[in-house]
Amino acid sequence: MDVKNDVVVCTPLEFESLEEMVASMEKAKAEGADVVELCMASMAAPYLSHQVVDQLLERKTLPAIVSFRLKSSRTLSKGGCYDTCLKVLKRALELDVEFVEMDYEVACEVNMAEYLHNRSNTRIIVSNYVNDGRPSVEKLVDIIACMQATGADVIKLDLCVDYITDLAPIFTVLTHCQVPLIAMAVGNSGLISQLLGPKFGGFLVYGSLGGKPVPGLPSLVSLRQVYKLEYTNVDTKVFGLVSNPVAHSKGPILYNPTFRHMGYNGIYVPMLVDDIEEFFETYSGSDFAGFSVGIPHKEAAIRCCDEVHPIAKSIGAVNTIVRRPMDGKLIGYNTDCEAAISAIEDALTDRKVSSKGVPNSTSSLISGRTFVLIGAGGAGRALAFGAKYKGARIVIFNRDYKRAKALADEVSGEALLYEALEMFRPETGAILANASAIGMEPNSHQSPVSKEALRAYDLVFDVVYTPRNTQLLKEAAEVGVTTVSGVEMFVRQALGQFRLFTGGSAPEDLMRKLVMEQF
Ligand SMILES: O=C1C[C@@](O)(C(=O)O)C[C@@H](O)[C@@H]1O
Repeated sequence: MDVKNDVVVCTPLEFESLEEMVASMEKAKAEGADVVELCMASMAAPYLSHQVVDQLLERKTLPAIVSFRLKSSRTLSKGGCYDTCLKVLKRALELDVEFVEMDYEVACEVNMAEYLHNRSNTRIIVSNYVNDGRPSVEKLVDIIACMQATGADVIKLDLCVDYITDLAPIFTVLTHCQVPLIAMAVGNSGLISQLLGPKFGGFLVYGSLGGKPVPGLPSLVSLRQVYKLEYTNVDTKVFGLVSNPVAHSKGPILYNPTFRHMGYNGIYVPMLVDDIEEFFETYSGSDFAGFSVGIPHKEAAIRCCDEVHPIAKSIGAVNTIVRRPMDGKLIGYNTDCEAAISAIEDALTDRKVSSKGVPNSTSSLISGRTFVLIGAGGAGRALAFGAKYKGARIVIFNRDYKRAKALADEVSGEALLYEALEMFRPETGAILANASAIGMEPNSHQSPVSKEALRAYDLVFDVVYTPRNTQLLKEAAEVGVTTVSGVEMFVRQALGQFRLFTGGSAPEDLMRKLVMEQF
């Protein structure tokens, strides 16, 4: 795990002027790029001259790829574009730049033998845009073979994927390809093509420059500071959060440094998943070792497991899935329930409130209280069953009343119409728990209930942890109600999850610190 691989991180620079290109090269270096791709087709027509290529390469501070993608030029006509492309690439070759990148169609038309003959150290990348949903392994192998026949030193596949499952053939091809291969999948579902690239043998990893996010590309800073791909190798176990949305999660900043701290060879990545069953059918290999399960998949994930822990089974939702090394079976757990309930109990204990009807010190401080729950999805189920087990009386509000009623029946509670939430006034000592996504970034100004209604509660808890201090919690604190943040639940569920993922202990102080630093 200490041995670093030689992963090369590249950032594509698309700017119109020479000045911007030069300034962004400096920025790329500062953010940790090893190589910059000078996307010449993005430059305005007046800059597409010999002189500008000369100046760019003279002033560069990192190894560079000079590329010219015919389709990217906004300023040149088709014919003019082709001629300019050849001129720019030839000049870059004469100047002995590290890499020249040309489209496959260009590589087929030019006299490649001449290009190859005239270069001294430059390596030639031939790239091809593949845009047909989910290409099969066979199709990709054929495309690569044709591209290789051009004499390319490096092959680059630019892919446009709709779903994370579309990436699976790319990983297979990366693993088996004999030529240096770059796979770049654009679009939000493409992210893991970069993050797992080095594990599967990709030649380059692309990252985006700060302030210029590109869908599907991790930022340079996250590659260097969070994922540290230089420590991944073929044996690295892949863990990830299966969720939609997924970008809000603090999982990557928590797990990746913790894996390294513990000397565990693992990487944790966001996995934007739409169809969870298809996801688990597709990523069924032993490399994919464990998963956090987020919204909206916690209930459906049960169906994907071969075995489910009894607590998760009774809750009817899992937030953790581990692939058992022995037989590859998927085992589901729920670490949300214990995390949320213990966070609420500890807050009540800290406040030294003796709740209504608490018989003695061994019983839970939740016992005997009314537990008002908003949301009847996966997280809501964990809270409902946890609170019920601790002896609370459960009242459930959910936009879809039928779901509220079904869950209420399972925990011998009561379901009320969502519209009644605002006017609902529980008896003294009640706990309000939001298990819906209301108030989550980017909708952080929203709250499920008004400040006025919050006065009726003794404690308010929110599963939403981005932002840490949700509108609901802010307003509860303003009217003097005790609050418990979803951050506390997030940390606790992750501690349980980390133990299940690694089979070892979880460094609580470090994990808390990593999460708290983010807020
Ligand atoms: O609900 C959550 C939060 C989470 O989805 C996240 O990282 O945001 C991770 C899940 O394990 C957990 O149950």
